[in-house]
Amino acid sequence: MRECHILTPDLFALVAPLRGLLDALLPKKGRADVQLTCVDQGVDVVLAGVSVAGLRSLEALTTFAERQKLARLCVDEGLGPEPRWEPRPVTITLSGVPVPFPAGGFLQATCEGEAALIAAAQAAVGQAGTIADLFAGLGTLTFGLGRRRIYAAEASREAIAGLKSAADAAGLQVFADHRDLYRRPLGSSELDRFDAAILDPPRAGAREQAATIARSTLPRLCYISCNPNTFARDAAIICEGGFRLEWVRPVGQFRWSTHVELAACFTRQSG
Ligand SMILES: C[S@@+](CC[C@H](N)C(=O)[O-])C[C@H]1O[C@@H](n2cnc3c(N)ncnc32)[C@H](O)[C@@H]1O
Repeated sequence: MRECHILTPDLFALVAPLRGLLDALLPKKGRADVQLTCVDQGVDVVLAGVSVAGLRSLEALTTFAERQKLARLCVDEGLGPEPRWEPRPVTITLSGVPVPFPAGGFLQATCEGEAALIAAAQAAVGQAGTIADLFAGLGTLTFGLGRRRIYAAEASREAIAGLKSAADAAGLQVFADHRDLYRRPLGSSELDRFDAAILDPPRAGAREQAATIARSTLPRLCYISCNPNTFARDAAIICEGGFRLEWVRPVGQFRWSTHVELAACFTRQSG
């Protein structure tokens, strides 16, 4: 890869140096996976499929991290990413709130896509004061909604712990819940307490959660999806429960690919 129109320049600048590092760490024709993320302190790197055995490899790794001024360098040798270099705690700032960033954590693919999705979520929930953010991740949408009462549910322990500590430090009214929404979706009586909900599931969608939303009295729903097929399946369940699909906004954040993200607004029909 000599040229890339998708990667940001800071990430692309690391491609050639990384090739040199991997030459030193891998056997001939070996392969590794590299994950790069732009964070507040610079670039966060996760290497998987390499084995860092012996002083030489360790020195190659730390020299690389220091020279490239990395924010963090983790190696995943099969048991999850382990930091080998992290001069300062790594954070990602979401709508002005610095959130501890776990290695390999989920973020929207681009800043522009993130901004478009936050704007859509704001438009869909309107003036709602008490909101459930379901599949909240590190809080991209939670923090994008400003100072409201928010219940945020997420299955990744590290992500929800980061969201909670960031919300507490910023003095926000956020209740963070470590919860598997496939096994334990919010029940309809739990949902009835909210003025609006946001649903932002993985590609598999949220069939179980859509079913309880359909049975609730929730007045407004924002559904963000990276898979139009599972979105269509869940939207049908939601509409059968008395919601109306007000609008759908496609967000093309996966540039030069056929993937498309979307944001949709549902409101419950009264009477
Ligand atoms: C598409 S991401 C959205 C995250 C966040 N809303 C954002 O915009 O950054 C989906 C999130 O669902 C979480 N997730 C996956 N399976 C889950 C489950 N069974 N219950 C709750 N959360 C889950 C993932 O960890 C991930 O953070």
